[in-house]
Amino acid sequence: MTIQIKICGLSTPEAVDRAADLNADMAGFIFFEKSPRHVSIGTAATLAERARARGLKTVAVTVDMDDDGLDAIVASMKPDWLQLHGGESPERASVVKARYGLPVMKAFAIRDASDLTRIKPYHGIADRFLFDAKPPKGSDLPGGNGVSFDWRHLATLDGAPSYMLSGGLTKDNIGEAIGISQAPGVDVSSGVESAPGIKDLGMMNDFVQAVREAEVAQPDQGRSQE
Ligand SMILES: O=C(O)c1ccccc1N[C@@H]1O[C@H](COP(=O)(O)O)[C@@H](O)[C@H]1O
Repeated sequence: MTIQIKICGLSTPEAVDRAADLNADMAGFIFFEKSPRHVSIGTAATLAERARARGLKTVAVTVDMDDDGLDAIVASMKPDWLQLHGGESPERASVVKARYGLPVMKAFAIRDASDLTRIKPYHGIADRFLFDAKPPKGSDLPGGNGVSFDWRHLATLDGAPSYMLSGGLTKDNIGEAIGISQAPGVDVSSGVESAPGIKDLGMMNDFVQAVREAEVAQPDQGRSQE
Protein backbone atom coordinates (compact mmCIF):
# COMPACT_ATOMS: atom_id res chain seq x y z
CA MET A 1 0.00 0.00 0.00
CA THR A 2 1.41 3.36 -0.93
CA ILE A 3 1.30 6.29 1.42
CA GLN A 4 -1.01 9.04 0.22
CA ILE A 5 0.59 12.44 -0.15
CA LYS A 6 -1.19 15.77 0.13
CA ILE A 7 0.69 18.92 -0.75
CA CYS A 8 -1.06 21.87 0.78
CA GLY A 9 -1.04 25.61 0.28
CA LEU A 10 -0.53 25.54 -3.47
CA SER A 11 -0.91 28.92 -5.16
CA THR A 12 0.81 28.73 -8.55
CA PRO A 13 0.37 26.63 -11.71
CA GLU A 14 4.02 25.55 -11.45
CA ALA A 15 3.52 24.09 -7.99
CA VAL A 16 0.30 22.33 -9.07
CA ASP A 17 2.10 20.85 -12.08
CA ARG A 18 4.99 19.69 -9.93
CA ALA A 19 2.63 18.02 -7.44
CA ALA A 20 1.06 16.17 -10.39
CA ASP A 21 4.44 15.27 -11.92
CA LEU A 22 5.41 13.78 -8.56
CA ASN A 23 2.22 11.69 -8.44
CA ALA A 24 1.03 13.30 -5.26
CA ASP A 25 -2.56 12.38 -4.42
CA MET A 26 -4.09 15.60 -3.17
CA ALA A 27 -3.61 19.30 -3.73
CA GLY A 28 -4.74 21.63 -0.93
CA PHE A 29 -5.84 25.25 -1.36
CA ILE A 30 -6.01 27.52 1.67
CA PHE A 31 -8.98 29.81 2.31
CA PHE A 32 -7.80 31.67 5.40
CA GLU A 33 -7.00 35.31 4.91
CA LYS A 34 -4.30 35.55 7.57
CA SER A 35 -2.32 32.78 5.90
CA PRO A 36 0.55 33.54 3.52
CA ARG A 37 -0.92 30.69 1.45
CA HIS A 38 -4.41 32.17 1.17
CA VAL A 39 -5.82 32.09 -2.36
CA SER A 40 -8.84 33.87 -3.78
CA ILE A 41 -11.75 31.73 -4.90
CA GLY A 42 -10.99 32.62 -8.51
CA THR A 43 -7.35 31.54 -8.26
CA ALA A 44 -8.33 28.34 -6.47
CA ALA A 45 -10.92 27.54 -9.15
CA THR A 46 -8.35 27.92 -11.93
CA LEU A 47 -5.67 25.95 -10.11
CA ALA A 48 -8.09 23.24 -9.01
CA GLU A 49 -9.24 22.69 -12.57
CA ARG A 50 -5.60 22.30 -13.60
CA ALA A 51 -4.95 19.91 -10.70
CA ARG A 52 -8.01 17.78 -11.49
CA ALA A 53 -7.00 17.51 -15.13
CA ARG A 54 -3.72 16.00 -13.92
CA GLY A 55 -5.42 13.46 -11.65
CA LEU A 56 -4.99 15.23 -8.31
CA LYS A 57 -7.85 15.30 -5.81
CA THR A 58 -8.47 18.86 -4.73
CA VAL A 59 -9.01 19.95 -1.15
CA ALA A 60 -10.51 23.24 0.03
CA VAL A 61 -8.96 24.04 3.41
CA THR A 62 -11.34 26.12 5.53
CA VAL A 63 -11.46 27.29 9.13
CA ASP A 64 -14.82 27.62 10.88
CA MET A 65 -16.32 28.89 7.65
CA ASP A 66 -20.02 29.74 7.39
CA ASP A 67 -22.41 28.42 4.74
CA ASP A 68 -22.12 31.49 2.53
CA GLY A 69 -18.33 31.14 2.34
CA LEU A 70 -18.50 27.40 1.71
CA ASP A 71 -21.28 27.81 -0.88
CA ALA A 72 -19.07 30.19 -2.88
CA ILE A 73 -16.00 27.92 -2.69
CA VAL A 74 -17.88 24.75 -3.61
CA ALA A 75 -19.72 26.42 -6.50
CA SER A 76 -16.58 27.87 -8.00
CA MET A 77 -13.68 25.57 -7.11
CA LYS A 78 -15.67 22.32 -7.07
CA PRO A 79 -13.34 20.65 -4.58
CA ASP A 80 -13.20 16.88 -4.16
CA TRP A 81 -12.76 17.27 -0.39
CA LEU A 82 -13.52 19.83 2.29
CA GLN A 83 -10.90 20.15 5.03
CA LEU A 84 -12.29 21.58 8.27
CA HIS A 85 -9.28 22.99 10.12
CA GLY A 86 -11.00 24.94 12.87
CA GLY A 87 -13.12 24.10 15.88
CA GLU A 88 -16.02 22.68 13.84
CA SER A 89 -18.26 20.54 16.06
CA PRO A 90 -19.39 17.05 15.00
CA GLU A 91 -22.81 18.58 14.30
CA ARG A 92 -21.31 21.26 12.06
CA ALA A 93 -19.14 18.71 10.26
CA SER A 94 -22.22 16.59 9.67
CA VAL A 95 -24.20 19.54 8.29
CA VAL A 96 -21.32 20.50 5.96
CA LYS A 97 -20.97 16.94 4.71
CA ALA A 98 -24.70 16.66 3.98
CA ARG A 99 -25.04 20.13 2.44
CA TYR A 100 -22.36 19.59 -0.19
CA GLY A 101 -22.29 15.81 -0.52
CA LEU A 102 -18.51 15.95 -0.27
CA PRO A 103 -16.12 13.96 1.89
CA VAL A 104 -14.88 15.85 4.92
CA MET A 105 -11.41 15.76 6.40
CA LYS A 106 -11.51 17.03 10.00
CA ALA A 107 -8.28 18.41 11.44
CA PHE A 108 -7.31 18.03 15.09
CA ALA A 109 -4.52 19.83 16.93
CA ILE A 110 -2.48 17.32 18.89
CA ARG A 111 -0.07 17.84 21.76
CA ASP A 112 -0.84 14.99 24.15
CA ALA A 113 -2.24 11.52 23.59
CA SER A 114 -5.44 12.71 25.28
CA ASP A 115 -6.04 15.11 22.38
CA LEU A 116 -6.70 12.08 20.18
CA THR A 117 -9.77 11.15 22.22
CA ARG A 118 -11.50 14.20 20.66
CA ILE A 119 -11.94 12.33 17.39
CA LYS A 120 -14.48 9.93 18.89
CA PRO A 121 -17.67 11.93 18.21
CA TYR A 122 -16.58 12.46 14.61
CA HIS A 123 -16.48 8.74 13.77
CA GLY A 124 -19.07 8.09 11.07
CA ILE A 125 -19.08 11.80 10.16
CA ALA A 126 -15.54 12.68 9.11
CA ASP A 127 -14.33 10.63 6.16
CA ARG A 128 -10.76 11.20 7.20
CA PHE A 129 -8.94 12.71 10.16
CA LEU A 130 -5.95 15.02 9.91
CA PHE A 131 -3.58 15.23 12.83
CA ASP A 132 -1.62 18.47 13.07
CA ALA A 133 0.37 20.00 15.92
CA LYS A 134 -1.10 22.65 18.20
CA PRO A 135 -0.15 26.10 16.94
CA PRO A 136 2.67 27.76 18.86
CA LYS A 137 1.71 30.59 21.25
CA GLY A 138 1.12 33.82 19.39
CA SER A 139 0.54 32.21 15.99
CA ASP A 140 -2.37 33.57 13.95
CA LEU A 141 -2.61 30.32 12.02
CA PRO A 142 -4.41 27.12 13.06
CA GLY A 143 -2.18 25.20 10.62
CA GLY A 144 0.82 25.73 8.40
CA ASN A 145 3.05 26.52 11.37
CA GLY A 146 5.79 24.02 10.57
CA VAL A 147 5.47 22.49 14.04
CA SER A 148 5.41 18.75 14.79
CA PHE A 149 3.91 16.76 17.64
CA ASP A 150 5.10 13.53 19.22
CA TRP A 151 4.17 10.92 16.58
CA ARG A 152 4.30 8.17 19.22
CA HIS A 153 0.87 9.35 20.43
CA LEU A 154 -0.64 7.88 17.27
CA ALA A 155 0.06 4.40 18.63
CA THR A 156 -2.81 5.02 21.06
CA LEU A 157 -5.37 5.29 18.24
CA ASP A 158 -8.15 2.70 18.41
CA GLY A 159 -8.68 0.63 15.28
CA ALA A 160 -7.23 1.90 12.02
CA PRO A 161 -8.95 5.19 11.29
CA SER A 162 -8.36 6.79 7.93
CA TYR A 163 -6.05 9.70 8.61
CA MET A 164 -3.27 11.92 7.39
CA LEU A 165 -0.33 13.04 9.47
CA SER A 166 0.69 16.68 9.22
CA GLY A 167 2.58 19.34 11.11
CA GLY A 168 6.17 20.29 10.52
CA LEU A 169 6.94 17.43 8.12
CA THR A 170 10.07 17.84 5.99
CA LYS A 171 12.28 15.64 3.84
CA ASP A 172 14.54 15.23 6.87
CA ASN A 173 11.97 13.95 9.37
CA ILE A 174 9.37 12.24 7.18
CA GLY A 175 11.14 8.85 7.26
CA GLU A 176 11.13 8.82 11.05
CA ALA A 177 7.56 10.16 11.15
CA ILE A 178 6.33 7.32 8.93
CA GLY A 179 8.36 4.73 10.81
CA ILE A 180 6.91 5.76 14.16
CA SER A 181 3.35 6.59 13.15
CA GLN A 182 2.73 4.10 10.33
CA ALA A 183 0.58 6.90 8.91
CA PRO A 184 -1.41 5.90 5.79
CA GLY A 185 -1.14 9.46 4.47
CA VAL A 186 0.99 12.54 4.97
CA ASP A 187 0.31 16.24 4.42
CA VAL A 188 2.99 18.88 3.96
CA SER A 189 2.90 22.61 3.51
CA SER A 190 5.65 24.81 4.98
CA GLY A 191 8.15 21.95 4.82
CA VAL A 192 8.32 22.38 1.03
CA GLU A 193 8.60 26.18 1.07
CA SER A 194 11.62 28.45 0.68
CA ALA A 195 9.72 31.25 2.47
CA PRO A 196 6.19 31.43 3.94
CA GLY A 197 3.75 30.75 1.11
CA ILE A 198 6.44 30.16 -1.53
CA LYS A 199 6.54 26.54 -2.67
CA ASP A 200 10.00 25.33 -3.69
CA LEU A 201 9.79 22.79 -6.52
CA GLY A 202 13.07 21.13 -5.51
CA MET A 203 11.87 20.75 -1.92
CA MET A 204 8.65 19.19 -3.23
CA ASN A 205 10.75 16.66 -5.18
CA ASP A 206 12.89 15.87 -2.13
CA PHE A 207 9.89 15.44 0.14
CA VAL A 208 8.04 13.05 -2.15
CA GLN A 209 11.21 11.08 -2.80
CA ALA A 210 11.79 10.76 0.96
CA VAL A 211 8.23 9.43 1.41
CA ARG A 212 8.75 6.86 -1.33
CA GLU A 213 12.09 5.82 0.19
CA ALA A 214 10.43 5.41 3.58
CA GLU A 215 7.80 3.14 2.01
CA VAL A 216 10.52 0.87 0.68
CA ALA A 217 12.59 0.95 3.87
CA GLN A 218 9.55 0.28 6.04
CA PRO A 219 7.17 -1.88 4.04
CA ASP A 220 3.46 -1.79 4.73
CA GLN A 221 2.50 -2.74 8.26
CA GLY A 222 -1.22 -2.47 7.75
CA ARG A 223 -1.59 1.05 6.45
CA SER A 224 -4.77 1.63 4.56
CA GLN A 225 -6.62 4.60 3.20
CA GLU A 226 -9.71 4.48 1.08
O1 LIG B 1 -1.07 26.37 5.74
C1 LIG B 1 -1.77 27.26 6.23
O2 LIG B 1 -1.42 28.45 6.18
C2 LIG B 1 -3.05 26.90 6.91
C3 LIG B 1 -3.90 27.91 7.32
C4 LIG B 1 -5.09 27.61 7.93
C5 LIG B 1 -5.45 26.29 8.18
C6 LIG B 1 -4.61 25.26 7.79
C7 LIG B 1 -3.41 25.54 7.17
N1 LIG B 1 -2.54 24.55 6.77
C8 LIG B 1 -2.58 23.19 7.18
O3 LIG B 1 -1.55 22.97 8.11
C9 LIG B 1 -1.07 21.64 7.98
C10 LIG B 1 0.44 21.49 7.90
O4 LIG B 1 1.18 22.58 7.88
P1 LIG B 1 2.80 22.53 7.95
O5 LIG B 1 3.27 21.42 7.04
O6 LIG B 1 3.18 22.32 9.37
O7 LIG B 1 3.20 23.85 7.44
C11 LIG B 1 -1.69 21.09 6.72
O8 LIG B 1 -2.70 20.20 7.12
C12 LIG B 1 -2.30 22.26 6.04
O9 LIG B 1 -3.51 21.88 5.43
